[in-house]
Amino acid sequence: MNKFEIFTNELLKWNKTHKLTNYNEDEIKKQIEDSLYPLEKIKDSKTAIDIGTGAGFPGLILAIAMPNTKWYLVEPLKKRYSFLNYIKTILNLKNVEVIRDRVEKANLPKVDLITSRAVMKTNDILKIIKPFLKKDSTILLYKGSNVLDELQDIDASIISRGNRNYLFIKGEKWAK
Ligand SMILES: C[S@@+](CC[C@H](N)C(=O)[O-])C[C@H]1O[C@@H](n2cnc3c(N)ncnc32)[C@H](O)[C@@H]1O
Repeated sequence: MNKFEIFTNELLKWNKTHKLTNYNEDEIKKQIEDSLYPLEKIKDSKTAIDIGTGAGFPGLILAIAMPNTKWYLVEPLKKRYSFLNYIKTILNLKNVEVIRDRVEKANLPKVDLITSRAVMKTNDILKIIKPFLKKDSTILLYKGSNVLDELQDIDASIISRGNRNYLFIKGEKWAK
């Protein structure tokens, strides 16, 4: 079994007792594909933060695929935090640190890459992450079909795939 298969089996197991997500096996596969789709564009980042990792998407999945990148996965909810730490341990993911906090309170370094899916509106994220941005950081937000409503005054490049829009924003304008 590869690491993604082990992750899938564990999430299905935890779902039975802890209801982390409603995803069945096929849906988990789709979330993994969604998480990994922008990989080619971000794979050279040395350090990364994922905000609101939940049951692992996209941060834990990207961390498995990017073993040379140090990932900080920020998730305040206890059950989700415990699951992420459990997967880190059983898959021996030495590049992962799981932080149980809200991102605005977390003690985090400046990083090359910040990712997030289904946590906050684009503007709110951009305000909160200022302390963790360098001028050349990349922000990658996984957005739905109405992404354009959130983009007034924000320069972004977008890769679309069905209803998914992968939004890339440069740190330059938003870094402190
Ligand atoms: C809708 S879930 C999305 C989870 C995952 N990113 C996904 O797409 O499946 C939102 C997650 O963000 C977390 N969250 C909400 N506010 C947050 C904050 N201020 N900082 C960090 N995480 C936050 C919640 O605990 C929750 O797990």
